[in-house]
Parts: sequence; C-alpha cells; structure tokens
Amino acid sequence: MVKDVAIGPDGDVRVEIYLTVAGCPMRDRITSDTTSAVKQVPGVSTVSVELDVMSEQQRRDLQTKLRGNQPEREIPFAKPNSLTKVFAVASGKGGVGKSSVTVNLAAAMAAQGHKVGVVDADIYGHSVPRMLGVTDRPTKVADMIMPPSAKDVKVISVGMFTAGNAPVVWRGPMLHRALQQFLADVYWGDLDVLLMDLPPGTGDVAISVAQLLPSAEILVVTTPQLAAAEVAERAGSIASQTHQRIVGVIENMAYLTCPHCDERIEVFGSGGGQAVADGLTRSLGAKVPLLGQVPIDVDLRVGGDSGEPLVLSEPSASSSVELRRIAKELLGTGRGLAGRPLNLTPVAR
Ligand SMILES: Nc1ncnc2c1ncn2[C@@H]1O[C@H](COP(=O)(O)OP(=O)(O)OP(=O)(O)O)[C@@H](O)[C@H]1O
Repeated sequence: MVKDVAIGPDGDVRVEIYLTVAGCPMRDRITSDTTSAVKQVPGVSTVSVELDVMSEQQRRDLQTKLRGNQPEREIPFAKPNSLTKVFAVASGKGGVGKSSVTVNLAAAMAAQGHKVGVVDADIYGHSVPRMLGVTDRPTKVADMIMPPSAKDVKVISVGMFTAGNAPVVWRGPMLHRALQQFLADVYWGDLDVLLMDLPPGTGDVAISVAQLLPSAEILVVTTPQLAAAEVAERAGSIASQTHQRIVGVIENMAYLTCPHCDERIEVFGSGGGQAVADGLTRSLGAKVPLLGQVPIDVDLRVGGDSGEPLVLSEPSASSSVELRRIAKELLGTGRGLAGRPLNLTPVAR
C-alpha cells in the first residue's frame, strides 16, 4: 500500500499511501500509525503522510498477493457472456414446497435434454440431495470440487459439507463464502441451467446471490394462502433493491383433487399465487407472471422422501404435467441481455 517514500536532506520524510477505497474508514488510523512508525526511525525529523486511492487493477493485484498469488477463481455464471440461465428459487415462508419444486423442475429440465445443476443453498433446510436421490459425496480433483449427480442433475449442497445431520449455524460472511465456493470452486462444466434453492425469507443468502450473480433471475414459490402470499411478496420484492429480474411465481399446493369424486378441494384457499404476481408487478413496475399452479399430490411428497422426483416416476400426474410445462417455459426464453456486451461497433455516417 506504500506508493512512495521521499526523504529530504534534513530528515523530512513524506510517505504516500494507497487506500484500497476512497471512503476508507481506516484513513485516520493509517495516517497516525504511519507517522508514529516512521518517526521512530533514527534521523527522521518530520513526517507527512499523503493518501491516494488504488485503481481497480491495483486492488485486484493486492487481493491476489494476499491470497498467496492465487488469483480468485471466477464464477463462470457471472461472466457477461455466460449462456447458463440461473434461477434463484425463493419463498417467503418455509414449507411451501420450494425444494420440491426446485428438484422436480431440475429433473424435468434434465429429462428434456438440458444440462442442469442445483445449488442447495437452503442452509437450515437442505433437502435437495435426499429429494433427488443423491447418495455420493463430492470429490476433490486438484483444487476443484466435483459435484455428485443423480437423475442427470449435478448437485452441491450445504449438507454435504457438514458432519451428519448437524445444524448449520453459519453467519452471513460464512454463508457468503460458502456460496462463492459453490459457484466458483465446483466444477459444473457447461450448464444450460443452474437452479439455486434459497432459504426461505429475505436473508443473507438472497443478498449474497444478488452480489455474486446479479444476472440470476428470481423464481418465487408460494401457496394459495393469502397470509403466505404477503410474505412471499416481501421476499420477491428484494429484487427491486438488488435490480434482479423476477421470472415469475409458482403457486404450489394449489388444490387437491379428491381421489374419490375428482372434486377440487382448495386446502389452502385460493388466489395467493396471482396475488403475489400482481403485487410484484405493481411494486417492480414490470410484468411478473403466474407461471403455473401445482396441485397437492401425495405421490409428489412420497417421491421427495424416496429420492424419485414425481416428474420422472409419474410424468402424467397432473402436478408433473404442470411442473414439466413450467420447466419448458422457463428454458424456452433466452437469457436476458442484462449485463451482456452487445458487441456493437459505431459506424461512420
Ligand atoms: N405439491 C405438493 N404436494 C404434496 N406435498 C408437497 C407438495 N409440495 C411440497 N410438498 C411436501 O411439503 C413438504 C415441504 O416441502 P419442501 O421441503 O419442498 O418445502 P420448502 O419450501 O423447501 O421448505 P423449507 O424452505 O422450509 O426447507 C415436504 O414434505 C414436501 O414433500
């Protein structure tokens, strides 16, 4: 951080120091520490400290140096020309079926011929490996982590890095670091789509995703219950602060078809999914569609427990049909152009 030291013939010393950022809260401390350290050198009569600010490149070089000359690995999905679509699956409340929807969408997309990865970032409720039937653990090759896969879906989960069923009591910075590692140090290969199962609510992980992958699109899962809808809308509206796009809302547990008389029973009421979509459309000022309504299906729950996603074991069940349709719709649209260079060249008139 030392830019220059100039020593005058009569012991006047001028030290120039680079701060990492302009508003560095340590500037006074750095000035006084430098002054007192230099003053102790025999022959020094006066010390003046001048501060400058590092350029982007100098900051990067310093970080590399501090990491022992290992450049930080880039997150491939965060590169401007990445072709991988990233969906962060969010919900307001827990237990609305976010993980079940994530797993079934992933399995459906893989069955449709896409290369799919899932990051299970649901720190407290990591259930993706069980729901997909992943039994292997990640392995290490050189310094890359190879993710295990099941049903043609590569999976990495917080649960794979904790002993047994130990609860994860990580705080914000650790979660951020873990997520960064999942994205940068895991060898995903070329993916068409990456689904991220976020913890419920608007927590640290959602903010980390926004920082690490600003181009990730948010997929909101809710139930038809209006009380759940309000919370889901709050979780979704974080997108307005992080400038991310909400790709749409999925209403899960929309209704139960009576196995005896085929009557539709609205167990959790109705209208929640549409209410969230409308509310988010209003607050974000951009259309947020209701992508679909997935009915309650006992077999979907059973499939989650046994690691056999319903979309594969019973593709014609009505919840499977809906999930497969949503999967297709999500991948039907190309990745947004946000953050991507358009390679435009000005031409002479
Ligand atoms: N459409 C559905 N029909 C029947 N059961 C469902 C359906 N969706 C989810 N479930 C069941 O509801 C329970 C909660 O689902 P899941 O774990 O997917 O929710 P979640 O929102 O990810 O929860 P959390 O974020 O708290 O971990 C599970 O037992 C799951 O099998």
